Amino acid sequence: MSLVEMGIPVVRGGLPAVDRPDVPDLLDRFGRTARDLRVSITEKCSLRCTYCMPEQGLPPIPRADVLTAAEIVRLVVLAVTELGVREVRFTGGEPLMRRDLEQIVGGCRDRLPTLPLTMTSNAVGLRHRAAGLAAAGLSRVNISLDTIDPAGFAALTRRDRLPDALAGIRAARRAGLTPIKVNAVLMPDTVAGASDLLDWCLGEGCELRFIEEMPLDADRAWTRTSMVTAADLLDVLGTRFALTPVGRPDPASPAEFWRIDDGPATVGVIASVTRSFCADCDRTRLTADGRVRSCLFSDHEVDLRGALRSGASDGELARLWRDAMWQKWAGHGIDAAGFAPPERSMGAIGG
Ligand SMILES: Nc1nc2c(ncn2[C@@H]2O[C@H](COP(=O)(O)OP(=O)(O)OP(=O)(O)O)[C@@H](O)[C@H]2O)c(=O)[nH]1
Ligand SMILES: C[S@@+](CC[C@H](N)C(=O)[O-])C[C@H]1O[C@@H](n2cnc3c(N)ncnc32)[C@H](O)[C@@H]1O
Ligand code: SF4
Ligand code: SF4
Repeated sequence: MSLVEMGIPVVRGGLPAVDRPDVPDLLDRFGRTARDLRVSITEKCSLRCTYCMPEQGLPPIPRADVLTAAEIVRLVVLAVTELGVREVRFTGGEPLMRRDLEQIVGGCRDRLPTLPLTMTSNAVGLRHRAAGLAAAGLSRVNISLDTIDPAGFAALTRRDRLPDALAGIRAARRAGLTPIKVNAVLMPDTVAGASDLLDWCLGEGCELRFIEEMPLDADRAWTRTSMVTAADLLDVLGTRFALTPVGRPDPASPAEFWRIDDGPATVGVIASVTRSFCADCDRTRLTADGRVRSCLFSDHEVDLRGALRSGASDGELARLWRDAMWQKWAGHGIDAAGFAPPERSMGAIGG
């Protein structure tokens, strides 16, 4: 098995950053500024969604290579205070797989009292931790839920855990981790149940967003011709709901919205492939092993963990981070000739 198949990253060199303007923010060569930091805190997960993970899970990152809670807090504080980041999201893998998640959230909250601090999670196990996470300072959660059909859920995630996920969503609502956004990746086997999922989310007071599948699955099964598009979804939903387009409220937000029947409820679609939002991208990422990644699809990564553990100052870490973002690509290029997916899959990058 090659390194690529195992999901192990190969760090490649990038362009020199000599022409980068000397400003604090995270700029790139295409005029974008990153304000949204997504921190992957683990590669481990309680589910095995076919569009993301291999059946056996990702190869474990050696424990010593994973950023500690204190290191994550230091880098988050640096990003916000020195680099212009305005929102931080914990992701993975599954963030709930870390027992010290409350410590990570609390550490960030102590230092950054007004920062929007969010998490993207599959909600399995959230039932027991939602109140503690809210108390630690988490602002809200986005939950991945692709179907409310138990058999469909078990087939797609390779785990029979739908009741746990639904209990987690309800616990999050009780704990005030709201508004809760539900993310559903569009897949051929579940799209027929899209209206049932929308009904369920409307009843539970969750904001549903459907997402086009991107070629970031560890199994490399994605094809452009077999993926379910936003247009396919709207055909399915249109048989039960009257949908009126209301556009994209925030240009940096990936979701476009449709009003349902007479409103006020809406449904969102994140058409990452057929209506890419890369031109307005405001994301920067930190992987669980401490590398800055400027784009989901670019394998160029800059190792902050090594620098941090060698005693680098905040100023030196900030410079490395800015240099990394200066290398950011224009976009994912999925429809370009010669496109190749990145070496790490979504769960190993941090979605
Ligand atoms: N193309 C692209 N898609 C992304 C990126 N990050 C996340 N996504 C997709 O967007 C979906 C929603 O992401 P979330 O983690 O819920 O975050 P968000 O939509 O940015 O967050 P909100 O601020 O709550 O709207 C994910 O499930 C991914 O499929 C990215 O950098 N690029
Ligand atoms: C990688 S997961 C990590 C956080 C958490 N485990 C979860 O599922 O919410 C983050 C997001 O990436 C999305 N995702 C994973 N693989 C994807 C793919 N191939 N295309 C589009 N979105 C994907 C998931 O649906 C989820 O919303
Ligand atoms: S999408 Fe999230 S829950 Fe599903 S396998 Fe990937 S990391 Fe796990
Ligand atoms: S694919 Fe890259 S450039 Fe496009 S939105 Fe995602 S991270 Fe940003």
